[in-house]
Amino acid sequence: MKAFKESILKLIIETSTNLPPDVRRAIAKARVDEEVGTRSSLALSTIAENIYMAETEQQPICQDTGMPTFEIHTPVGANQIVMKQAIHEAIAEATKLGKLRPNSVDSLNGKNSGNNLGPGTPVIHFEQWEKDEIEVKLILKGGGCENKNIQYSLPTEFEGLGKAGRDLDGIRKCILHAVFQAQGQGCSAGFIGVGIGGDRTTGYQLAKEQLFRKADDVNPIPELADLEAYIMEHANELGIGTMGFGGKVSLLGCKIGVMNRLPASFFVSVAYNCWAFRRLGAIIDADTGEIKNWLYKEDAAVEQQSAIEEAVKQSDEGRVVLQAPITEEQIRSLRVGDVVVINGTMHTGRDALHKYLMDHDAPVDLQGGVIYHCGPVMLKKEDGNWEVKAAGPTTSSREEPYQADIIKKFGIRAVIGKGGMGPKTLKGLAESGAVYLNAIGGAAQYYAKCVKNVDDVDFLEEFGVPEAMWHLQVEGFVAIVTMDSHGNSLHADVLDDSGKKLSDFAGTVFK
Ligand SMILES: O=C(O)C[C@H](O)C(=O)O
Ligand code: SF4
Repeated sequence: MKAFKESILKLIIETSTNLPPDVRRAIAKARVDEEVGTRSSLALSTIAENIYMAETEQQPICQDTGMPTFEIHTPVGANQIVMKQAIHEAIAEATKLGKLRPNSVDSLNGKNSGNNLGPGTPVIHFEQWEKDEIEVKLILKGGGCENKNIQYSLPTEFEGLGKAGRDLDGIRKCILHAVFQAQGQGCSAGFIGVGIGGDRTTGYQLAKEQLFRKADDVNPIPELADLEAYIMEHANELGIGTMGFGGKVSLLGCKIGVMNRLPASFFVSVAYNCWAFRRLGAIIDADTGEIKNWLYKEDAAVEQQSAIEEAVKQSDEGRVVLQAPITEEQIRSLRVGDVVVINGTMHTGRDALHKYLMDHDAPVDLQGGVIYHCGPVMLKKEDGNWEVKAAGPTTSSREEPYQADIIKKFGIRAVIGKGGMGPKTLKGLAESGAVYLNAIGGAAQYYAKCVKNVDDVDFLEEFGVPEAMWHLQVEGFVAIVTMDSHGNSLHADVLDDSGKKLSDFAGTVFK
């Protein structure tokens, strides 16, 4: 088993940087189905380019490398203690190499362990089997999509959809609602795993296990195969689109599993995974610890090169260039739907910083400035300077309680993130003369390339790498105005429209 740690390290790096063929196929199909020239198709092109960049440069597809979750089958009698130790070492090393972001945070004091190890991290499930080889499957599921998981208890009643009973049709309503409530915040278009039955814990476990199925397999249970097909067809009529920009593709895969339940309980648990569906596996020799073959890679990958060509072809025409610091006049001239290109300084800031800024001064002047909701992957170079390894946006809605006040207090003109913000921020944008820009979630390589220099960092010790305030020089950072300073919000519109469409599915389908 000498090579086991190296094999796990390879698996982690490959999972973080190279999407499997079935996922790529689903994204390639979405690009064909989505209307050319729309915001969603622009987002999909960026996503395809990002996938290509991550693979060729062996860097994380998304800056949130998620909760590493291992599902392992071992021969009877294999030493699981030794395996666990090797997995921990491989996780720490992958973090040091910048292939994983330090993602393990003490829930009481907010301290980041710095190496992805700590109580509860990583997640490792062992199971014995009769074979004499080891099977290791790994999923890296990010926090933004994890926040969009949802569990229903039947019977229930949904606004628009009506009553959902303890039957297949009730389950159908839960799943449609799960896609609706996620909107673009889990970096749609997404993949969902559904667990029917179990208790609150095993239901979610079953839902997550479904994510280990191939995106294009067929459910062996005929009723569930029908339900999966129905959901794939109709969830895509909700019009949520990529990143919640509105469009034809909202869901890339739906996998449903079932288990027994207690007479009193009927849970439908839904695990939502973003398009950056990082899931791989390997068969490992139990004597040597070497990888014998990869799982999920049996068929050829889809060529992503065309995305690059298309992105190069896209001209800058119609794009508004913003040089930070930005004036109020420039901001007031922007409208929802405008594509902007940002140059100059931007400051990262997310949960810890927003809370801090409410009752403290900022360490730098933020007048006319740009705040980027982002927790990057950073590596310190030998010369002491920092290098950005991955830097896509994080879900902005978490900052809703603070954002309007922070904009006003510091004179911020632009907030960049993903998934949109709520009515309080929309009002704040109008009052203060600021704008919300939606970057493409998960496009961490694409945006890392826009960073030309890391000027400085604040709160690194206190908040850890993802939550620190990084001061970045950027060039050519493309984002879309989705909330302007005139009271318009694309997110509110898409929520409204998709809510109306959801009501169209109230009638019984599965008797
Ligand atoms: O923590 C992050 O960087 C992002 C998170 O995965 C998100 O989707 O908001
Ligand atoms: S930022 Fe988006 S793509 Fe990345 S982990 Fe979060 S939900 Fe997934």
